[in-house]
Amino acid sequence: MGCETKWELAVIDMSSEEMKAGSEAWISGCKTVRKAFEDEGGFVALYDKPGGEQLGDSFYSSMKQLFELPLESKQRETTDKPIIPYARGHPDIPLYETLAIYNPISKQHCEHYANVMWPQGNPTFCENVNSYAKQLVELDNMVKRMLFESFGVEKNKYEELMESMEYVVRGYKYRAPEREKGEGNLGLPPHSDPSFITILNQKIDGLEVRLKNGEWAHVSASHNLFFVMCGHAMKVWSNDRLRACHHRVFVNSKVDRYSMGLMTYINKVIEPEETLVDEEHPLRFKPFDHYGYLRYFHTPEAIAKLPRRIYAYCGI
Ligand SMILES: O=C(O)CCC(=O)C(=O)O
Ligand SMILES: [Fe+2]
Repeated sequence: MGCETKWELAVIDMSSEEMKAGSEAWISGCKTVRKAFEDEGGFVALYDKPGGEQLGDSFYSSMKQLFELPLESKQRETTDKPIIPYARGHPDIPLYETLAIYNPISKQHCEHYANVMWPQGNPTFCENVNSYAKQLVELDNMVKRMLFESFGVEKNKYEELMESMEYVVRGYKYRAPEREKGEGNLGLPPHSDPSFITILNQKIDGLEVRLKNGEWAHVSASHNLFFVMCGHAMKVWSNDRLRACHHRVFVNSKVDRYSMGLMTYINKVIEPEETLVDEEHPLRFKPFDHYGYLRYFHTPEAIAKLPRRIYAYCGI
């Protein structure tokens, strides 16, 4: 399934020594990030931090332990935020299972989550999730800063918006399809995310991204490769100048596929950035309540509006 296209997506070395704010590499990185978000809605970040491979391995071993818990545990309530905390068994996507941890950069929130799942607690789980999420949030913050800079938006506006950012880390498990029973290998159909930004990593490949020309590009799996993509909230912030990335997942392997995502949501009502509204780009969206949008996102009314949910929710 899929296509043979490789590396048609922009690849940016985000962990290189030269990638410091204001440097030549940074300035050229800002342009590449913006162009990638305008064209495909995302890019591949090479992010190779010391100890990163070990952090990734520990994170995935904790995720595996979490998915192995009984269904009754995984279905317990862990947050009152309108994120889907646990999902599996949808008839259209029988291979897919996901669990979400709200605010993983807080040790306290990780502990709360672990205590709900394991009444005796699980300090190793907390440490693994917390450390990995913190490293990814550094990458996330760099990308956001580069995007703001690429549009020449003032630093204080970036800082103000960053204060309202909330993070969710998601683990995914896709069981291998039962091919002998004729089961297909679609993990997740084409979609774009309701987040501000999503950063994905794959333990096993299967992620494909739709290019501007309509073809699908594979994204390779590695501990140091992260696919960074624009979600609906960033599309709104940019006044429709950036594209929410279309992506899908196949399970090509004979083993279960694990992947993870770090998503950001904005805990306040935002409006399109005023400097991105002009004669050529008239205002495209009304004030946008991100958590309100998440509540709306899976309603039958919203599903009926696919693939234009965001315009149905707050378009002008
Ligand atoms: O499993 C993956 O690699 C991607 C998951 C995804 O796109 C999503 O849940 O929105
Ligand atoms: Fe997605």
